[in-house]
Amino acid sequence: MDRPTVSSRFDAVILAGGRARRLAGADKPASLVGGRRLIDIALAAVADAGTVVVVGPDRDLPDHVRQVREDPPFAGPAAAVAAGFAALGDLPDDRAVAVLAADLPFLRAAHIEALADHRDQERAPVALALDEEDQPQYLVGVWRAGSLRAALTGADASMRSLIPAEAAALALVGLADVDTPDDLADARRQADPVAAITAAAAALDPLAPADRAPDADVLGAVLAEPLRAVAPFPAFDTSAMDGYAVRGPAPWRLVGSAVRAGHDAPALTEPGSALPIATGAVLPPGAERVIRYEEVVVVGDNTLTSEVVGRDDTRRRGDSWAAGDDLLPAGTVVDAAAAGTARAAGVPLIRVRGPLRAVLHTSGDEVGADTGSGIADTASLPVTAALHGFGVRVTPGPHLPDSAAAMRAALGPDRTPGDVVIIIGATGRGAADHLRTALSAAGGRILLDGVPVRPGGSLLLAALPDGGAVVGLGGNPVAALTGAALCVPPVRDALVAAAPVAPEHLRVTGATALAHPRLWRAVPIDPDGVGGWVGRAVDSTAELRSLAGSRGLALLPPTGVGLARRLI
Ligand SMILES: Nc1nc2c(c(=O)[nH]1)N[C@H]1C(S)=C(S)[C@@H](COP(=O)(O)OP(=O)(O)OC[C@H]3O[C@@H](n4cnc5c(N)ncnc54)[C@H](O)[C@@H]3O)O[C@H]1N2
Ligand code: MOO
Repeated sequence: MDRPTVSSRFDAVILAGGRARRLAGADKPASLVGGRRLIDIALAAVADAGTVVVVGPDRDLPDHVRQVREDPPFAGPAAAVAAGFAALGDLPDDRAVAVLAADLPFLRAAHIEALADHRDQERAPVALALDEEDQPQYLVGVWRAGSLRAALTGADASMRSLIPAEAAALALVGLADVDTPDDLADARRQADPVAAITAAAAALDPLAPADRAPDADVLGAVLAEPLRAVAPFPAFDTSAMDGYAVRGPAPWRLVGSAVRAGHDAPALTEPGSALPIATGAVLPPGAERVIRYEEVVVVGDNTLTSEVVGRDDTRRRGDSWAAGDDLLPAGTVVDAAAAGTARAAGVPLIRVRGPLRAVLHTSGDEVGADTGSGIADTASLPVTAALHGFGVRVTPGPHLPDSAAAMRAALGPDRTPGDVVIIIGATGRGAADHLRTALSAAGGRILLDGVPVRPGGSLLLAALPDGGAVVGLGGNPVAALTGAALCVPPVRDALVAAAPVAPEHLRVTGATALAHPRLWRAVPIDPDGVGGWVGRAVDSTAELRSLAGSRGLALLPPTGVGLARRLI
């Protein structure tokens, strides 16, 4: 059962059996963060351990993990550590033992390595992690086995009573634990900000459906009902190739000139007769099939034969679909292919939501001002371009000076018509930022206020009482673009009731050097030529130079370990 311990540097005890009182008794180690159970995150962090013991109720865990339970259950963490340590067997005093709780959503193997190194350097009985408030985490540590054995003798139920005075401590960034429902929600937001935005956007009411012609104006909308064929496709038997329409077995005699697409065809009345036919032409009455040129031999002036048996290059009426067939499900994005399908199926009007109409405002007294303290508006252009890429129709709204009245007007009932109001700037809580007060005056409901992303985390999503949505974007141009790329697709999908699509992940070279230790970082990306991507550093979020010519925008996970998420 155990994996070889020869090369491993340490063994591990993971506590996974507490009562989780502050989580209303939920099975905390089984809680999902970023799609993984907390227990699996802990196990991944000790993937290099020799023996791994999990103390807690029996769970579905990999075979190499030994599962034990303290006796009696819930006797306290020290008893649980004792039970786990006993299950490791008779360890030499100098063996290292990691002791961890299964409630650390951002714990990684590198943290355990760092603790083990630190304990070695300090020659300490144990090295514990320090949290952001510089408090030692008793359940994130690497022990010397002999010291843990000694500490467990005569300890009471608390972990604290185990800790020797000479314990070493090491600050580990971003190692928050999960105790409360708020902690869990925070961790989930941090684990996947796009999922957090998607969850917030789910509170928006979908738009009312409308009937629209399947033309260019409707691209980017989403089917509110399945697309049902009015006409079969093809609508008539038609030639799929340039060749000959023939009747009866070979040889055939040519009896007329070519049948052209879009024109009526003369009938083939006699067996052994043929007509040249163009791709897309109606199969002549009396013709049985079409044979492409390549497979026909012309003998003399007007006699044909073919050595290919059974060839038929006719597309028969209704081969693709019959009238009344459902062709595409509700929730499908109306792209050019979907609109083309509607046209081919003779559907004059399709019932859709969207395309989403956004009203885009810039804000701030300095923006566009013709004075020494003014600054050019550089944010609205990249945001508009990104919105177009997301299939959103953009109407520029009036520029909003830093006044409460202007902000109220942008959100009030007489605002520029649109489904979503997007405001660049004023998401901060500065003296001139009136967005939150104006939202509250308009009866708006804030659904999301900030995500752990940089730049662009200063992001606000709200719902107005009449069903309109409001997106506030950080004013720095790179933040505005990133915020739009993060927030608008989920808002669009909620408002137009689009079918969910799997997230697009990327492998980005150099991510660890570019990444933030705790936050997700948005970076421009370029193809590396071998199927992956390279990230670019952003010099300043106040200007866009480092994005010029880049081929996309990706969100790197905290520390850069793991897949990046494509935003653009
Ligand atoms: N005390 C703090 N101050 C700020 C923080 C913070 O965390 N604590 N975050 C900074 C970051 S990062 C951003 S982004 C902004 C977000 O605040 P706002 O959304 O209120 O943005 P503004 O203050 O209106 O503008 C920020 C910056 O961007 C310039 N700007 C605004 N609009 C445009 C435009 N259309 N084109 C070009 N540049 C624009 C504006 O002049 C400001 O320099 O808050 C920071 N402060
Ligand atoms: O949202 Mo601010 O950059 O992080 O520019």
